[in-house]
Amino acid sequence: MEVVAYIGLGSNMGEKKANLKVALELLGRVPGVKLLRVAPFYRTEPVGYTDQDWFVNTVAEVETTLSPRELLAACLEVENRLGRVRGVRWGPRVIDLDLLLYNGQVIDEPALVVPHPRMHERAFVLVPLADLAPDLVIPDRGGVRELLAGVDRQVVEQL
Ligand SMILES: Nc1ncnc2c1ncn2[C@@H]1O[C@H](COP(=O)(O)OP(=O)(O)OP(=O)(O)O)[C@@H](O)[C@H]1O
Ligand SMILES: Nc1nc2c(c(=O)[nH]1)N=C(CO)CN2
Repeated sequence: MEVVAYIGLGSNMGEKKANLKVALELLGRVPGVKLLRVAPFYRTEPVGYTDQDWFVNTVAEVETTLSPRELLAACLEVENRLGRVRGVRWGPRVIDLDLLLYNGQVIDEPALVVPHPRMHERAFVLVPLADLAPDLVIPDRGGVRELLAGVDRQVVEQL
């Protein structure tokens, strides 16, 4: 069965925009994943651990025949290919791919939580997601547009 999923991408090390472009290119080449649309890129203030460089973030809409776990594994594979090394939690990264939404499903497993547990409070996710799907409802959280209206002020500037 083909389903639509949303993947959040972020980079705050090196050539940030180029990192996102390479990650999107690799993601689109994964068998069973078709890139449908990509939101504009945004320059965003770091959230969580704030003593780090600003990020570039975007969101991709994909159609996939992969299961949620397979799609997450594909995201982690793309991170590895871009040379991501895990350090400080919420700290600097060459690339980060988060599985935000998978066909409106709710998944609560040790290694996979969908909708992504922090997406609804992150302007760097909600702003690009709203570009693609303003009317989308995040299961158990609410509509993208409404969530965005209530989110804390975080600087998110379109590039
Ligand atoms: N929806 C999801 N998307 C991506 N990773 C997830 C998801 N749910 C659970 N995980 C798990 O979380 C791990 C990713 O942690 P990671 O280091 O990328 O977190 P982070 O990006 O620092 O923080 P955050 O999760 O707040 O964005 C993955 O190894 C994966 O198993
Ligand atoms: N602006 C911004 N801040 C973050 C980001 C991110 O992608 N963008 N990712 C984090 C960990 O997932 C923590 N903080």
